[in-house]
Amino acid sequence: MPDPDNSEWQQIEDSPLLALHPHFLSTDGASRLHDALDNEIEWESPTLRLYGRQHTIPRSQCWMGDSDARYRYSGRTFQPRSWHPLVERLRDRVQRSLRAHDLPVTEFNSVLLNRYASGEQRMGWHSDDEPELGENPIVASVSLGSERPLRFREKAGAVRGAFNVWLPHGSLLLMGPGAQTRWQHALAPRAIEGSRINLTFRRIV
Ligand SMILES: O=C(O)CCC(=O)C(=O)O
Ligand SMILES: [Fe+2]
Repeated sequence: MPDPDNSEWQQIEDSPLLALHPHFLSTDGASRLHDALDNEIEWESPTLRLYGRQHTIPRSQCWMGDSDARYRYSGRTFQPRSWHPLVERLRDRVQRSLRAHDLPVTEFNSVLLNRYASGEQRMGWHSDDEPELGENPIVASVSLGSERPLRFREKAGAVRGAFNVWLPHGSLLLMGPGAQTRWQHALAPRAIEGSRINLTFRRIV
């Protein structure tokens, strides 16, 4: 069997870099990880303040990482939960793959896990550009479960129209330095069945 991580990196945009490894994890490995995280993570749907109003987020999430990697998000501070061993192993594997393929990489000290129970659950337009992430953050995103598109749009100047990046079960998407400055991204609701878990590895500086 060839190693499923034997390249297959695809460049979606070159500057700033967006790159996708559609089969970063084997189908079976991704399914096992999805089910383990589904059961073992303490998923929460916190209430966030958005434009002055309180909303329960339309998904559930868990913030995880090193104990000093605190994170402010929509007016709330999140203390990370300690690393789940499978998530820590996944982080190491993500870093190894990026390094092995000479892609932008950092020591990820935290991860935001999001769980979308069905196609109705979603995440609105945003960039991962909180001050805690420093300038030009590198974000690496693993997707498990139902394949859904992440939509990108220009923040300024609309050089090109919005575009979708479909994120298959077991894929790894790299948003390289500068990607958060140029684009916003969103996970729109879609008539797609089944749950999806996404992990975005980040470095809090
Ligand atoms: O679920 C996704 O693929 C997107 C998650 C995301 O954008 C984030 O966690 O910041
Ligand atoms: Fe994001």
